[in-house]
Amino acid sequence: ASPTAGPWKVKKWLNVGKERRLKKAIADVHGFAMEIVRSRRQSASGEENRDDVLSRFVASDEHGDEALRDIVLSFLIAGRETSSSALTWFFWLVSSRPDVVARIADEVRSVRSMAGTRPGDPFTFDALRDMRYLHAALTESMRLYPPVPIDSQSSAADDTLPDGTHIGAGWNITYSAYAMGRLAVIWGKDCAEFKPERWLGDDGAFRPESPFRYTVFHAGPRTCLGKEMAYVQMKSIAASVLEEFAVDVVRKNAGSGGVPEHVLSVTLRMKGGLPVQI
Ligand code: HEM
Repeated sequence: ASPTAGPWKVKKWLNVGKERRLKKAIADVHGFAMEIVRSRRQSASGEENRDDVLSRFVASDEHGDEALRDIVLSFLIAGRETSSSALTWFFWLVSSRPDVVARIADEVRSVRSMAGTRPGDPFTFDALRDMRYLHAALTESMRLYPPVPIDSQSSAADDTLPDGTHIGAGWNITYSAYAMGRLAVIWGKDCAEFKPERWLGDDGAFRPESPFRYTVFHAGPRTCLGKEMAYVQMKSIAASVLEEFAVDVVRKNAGSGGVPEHVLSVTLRMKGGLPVQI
């Protein structure tokens, strides 16, 4: 319901209809997150020594239960659908690019042999850092299919953008990472092509782009706090899967122009998910 036009206030006051359902939904979500916090507190006070982000927050002893609950929620909301959206589109894109899959598998093999680990072993941070082609392929895939395709902010005070555009206090500003990722003025004539190489220098090193041009993780003071963690997760998963399995997309050309139908929510999802055969 529109927050500006009416009857919701009455419903909220009477606790009926959608407002009642919203209240219940918020309580369910809070309860779910609070359960996670309680179980970590228990493990922290017991023998069990868990080394995860939440356990570290608990151990720091600087946050009450409600603050921890909200940290859990922001990590789940900000970190889960985003990385999974990115991986879905990545696996779909590479399913028609055996050359890219082969290069990733080669890179993972060479990183394994340098580190002296075997398929199935976890990757160290150093090993993941050395996967520069995979880093480029994921970055390129998110350029075309950004997990947060549209993002909005509101201006706390009057402001002027670098190009002179006036922004008034309280205005809502929306930008589209999806549209920006497909602009020829930023990426060149081949902007519609999936080309991991565009991110690599002649020496094979990853060449980052300004976050104000590549806006997938937002830019400026409110930029994504989980970006590095997201790459660690996505690279571990993509590398582990592609080093050991062949992934066949079942309905490769479903949707218009051979591209799966987009589902737009806060994140960019794929209609029906991505059925694959392993
Ligand atoms: C591919 C994966 C990800 C993408 C594309 C992504 C993208 C974004 C974007 C666009 C924003 C700005 C949203 C806004 O305007 O408020 C954001 C904020 C944020 N992200 Fe991520 N994110 C990803 C993964 C993660 C992960 C794994 C975590 C944490 C575990 C995380 C934590 C956060 C947090 C805490 C913020 C809020 C920062 C602030 O407002 O100061 N993100 N992310």
